[in-house]
Amino acid sequence: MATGRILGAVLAGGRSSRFGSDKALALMPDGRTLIDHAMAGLAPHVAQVVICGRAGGLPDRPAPDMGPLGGLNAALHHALAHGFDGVLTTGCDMPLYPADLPVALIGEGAAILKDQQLLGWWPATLAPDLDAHLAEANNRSIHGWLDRIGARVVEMPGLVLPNINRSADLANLSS
Ligand SMILES: Nc1nc2c(ncn2[C@@H]2O[C@H](COP(=O)(O)OP(=O)(O)OP(=O)(O)O)[C@@H](O)[C@H]2O)c(=O)[nH]1
Repeated sequence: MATGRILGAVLAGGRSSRFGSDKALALMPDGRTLIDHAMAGLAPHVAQVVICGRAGGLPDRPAPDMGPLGGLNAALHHALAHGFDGVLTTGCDMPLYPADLPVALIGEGAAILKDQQLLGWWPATLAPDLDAHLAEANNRSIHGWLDRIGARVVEMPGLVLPNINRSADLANLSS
């Protein structure tokens, strides 16, 4: 699938409560922010990178504070409205994006990397399904959404990816 028809989305809302401050702006050992790393990881694989769920980016849909699915829904609607086939997602707390992941994920239906549900591929046509899912009470869980759409799970054995939830996770990267 051509890069020109793929949107990249960095899910970047939430409370960073375990980290203790806005983790998107936390500095990596090279002096760049986590969110800069997340954007740079997606950029070679997509035509445009959007940020979902923070000031200056796309507002979550249908409302803020619904968790990462609100950010994904904003990205899916942007994709649908602007002629993208689908969306590759990552989190602002995931500084590494595997270069061979898009080829493994992109296909007919949605797909995620095993144990990393925010590293996914989501066809734009899923937007109405996610609207419906989020309109149902207590349906913010990603597992429920993955079950609903029958997402494929891709395995990349031996791949270990940092996920920054606490300040110690960042400190471990430098050591
Ligand atoms: N757009 C959007 N992204 C979110 C939202 N909640 C979490 N995220 C993103 O999803 C990823 C995983 O978030 P978590 O670490 O589970 O949650 P968090 O609220 O950021 O952090 P904690 O408060 O420590 O749980 C991160 O990249 C977050 O920025 C949300 O409501 N909207």
